[in-house]
Amino acid sequence: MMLSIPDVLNAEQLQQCRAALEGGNWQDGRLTAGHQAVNVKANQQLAQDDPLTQQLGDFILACLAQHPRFMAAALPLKVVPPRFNRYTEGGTYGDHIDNAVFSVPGTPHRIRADLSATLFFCEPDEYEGGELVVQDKRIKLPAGHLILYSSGSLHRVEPVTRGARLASFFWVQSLVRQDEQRSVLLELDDSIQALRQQVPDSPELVRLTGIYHNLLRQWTQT
Ligand SMILES: O=C(O)CCC(=O)C(=O)O
Ligand SMILES: [Fe+2]
Repeated sequence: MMLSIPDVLNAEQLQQCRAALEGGNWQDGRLTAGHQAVNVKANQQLAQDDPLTQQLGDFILACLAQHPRFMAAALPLKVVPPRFNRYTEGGTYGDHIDNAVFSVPGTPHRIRADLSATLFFCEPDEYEGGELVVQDKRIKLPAGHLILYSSGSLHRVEPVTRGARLASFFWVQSLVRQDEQRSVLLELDDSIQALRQQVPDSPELVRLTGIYHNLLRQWTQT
């Protein structure tokens, strides 16, 4: 699954997040890299226990919970508290596959990464390079947009050779672990929503919506 989710943040929300992030206490991203990633990671991040990480992370989670397209596509069960990174002056993150399981600091909770997400804070023309390359697809979205992709995918961030790329990144444990099943549910949901516009009184809508929920019931893992 790879999906672009537009307008997670509006212009005013973006402006507020960016202003806060620009004054952030940026640290070497290698501090949180594992044995493998430490060799390919050259970016900056906010510490996970930085109050700004927690404040902006909570804000982003609240925006996501209000976003019907994100909810329909990701079917989130748990979301790792969002983190923040910055790439400047050749900053990059070479090919890697994300960890399978993340601990939530200060809690006993562990979250399986089914989906990886990057929320872009900068417009594409504000920086050179910095594309997220996921299995040969090159992704550089407008500010406020989010890319959602399977956590099992090999990916990298190309070097940023001009300007700065600010982003939030996080992982989702989905109610539906299998990508193919989640994709079927999203297609069915899209089709039901379209029918609801065209024939709002059709009794078939009741049946199709029931089928959606019955498939979700079969495929949900909690
Ligand atoms: O900056 C990004 O878009 C992705 C970062 C990433 O791949 C990671 O932190 O694992
Ligand atoms: Fe990654």
